[in-house]
Amino acid sequence: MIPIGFLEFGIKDFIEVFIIAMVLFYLYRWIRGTFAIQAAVGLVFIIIINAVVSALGLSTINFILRRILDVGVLAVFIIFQPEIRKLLYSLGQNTNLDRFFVSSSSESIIDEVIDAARAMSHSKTGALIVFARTSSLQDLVDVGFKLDARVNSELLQTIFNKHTPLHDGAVVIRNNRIVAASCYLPISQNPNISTVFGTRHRAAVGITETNNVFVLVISEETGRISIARNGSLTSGLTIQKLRIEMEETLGKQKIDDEEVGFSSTQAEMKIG
Ligand SMILES: Nc1ncnc2c1ncn2[C@@H]1O[C@H](COP(=O)(O)OP(=O)(O)OP(=O)(O)O)[C@@H](O)[C@H]1O
Repeated sequence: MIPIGFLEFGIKDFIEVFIIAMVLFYLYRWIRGTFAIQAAVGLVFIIIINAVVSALGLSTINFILRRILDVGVLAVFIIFQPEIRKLLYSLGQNTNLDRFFVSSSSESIIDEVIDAARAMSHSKTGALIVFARTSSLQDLVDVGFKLDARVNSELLQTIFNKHTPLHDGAVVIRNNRIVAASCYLPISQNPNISTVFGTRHRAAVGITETNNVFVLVISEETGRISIARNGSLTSGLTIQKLRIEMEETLGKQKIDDEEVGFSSTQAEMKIG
């Protein structure tokens, strides 16, 4: 024990301070750049004002602020609900338990999707394909157009053809089947996503922020291929790079290095 003034500071105190500091640091990193940071500053501000008011003996203001802080815990859960969901999702994901549950996507599904991506990238057909890994995405599927179809390049190209009724929104692939089209995804509020990306790309990032999914996006404007996962977007992928990413993420280990195909002229860039 090291005496600090009238306090005894031991190894247990040091460990506690260290853990709390780490939690606060990661919490700050977590909410940095989001709306939650302003809300957190607001809460800290009320706590400081309350301490000052209490020290000055201003009992009425102190009473009002205390009532506000009394509901603070509930308010924190309501205000930070998206961040808490994200945090729990990330904790669960970091355990890597999902590798025991992910059924490995068959080689043919990746081939079909790659084939469709190559064609849609060339023809500048906008597409948004969500691979539900351990997330069921049932709420999205329920409000989309339900299907139960084999993953097939021609079918994907037909769905996203802008002259067909189902082209708007996202296709969901779950358990190696196309389970829905025209699904609406939550839009990411991440301020780090460049303004060159519109709602299709923001929706791709949005769904990965709270779900264990892999998303493929083809830009209608540029034909650019992007992927989103874990709340970040990687844009300007070549077909070869897309295959590597899909094989790494969706289960298959063997990488075919002889793949030839569309090579994006855009440099690959990562956002988020
Ligand atoms: N929340 C959403 N969920 C699913 N699909 C969406 C969502 N928002 C937009 N989209 C799809 O994106 C299309 C509009 O894309 P927009 O041009 O705004 O985005 P973008 O990121 O610039 O994509 P692009 O490069 O293809 O133009 C819509 O027609 C719709 O198909």
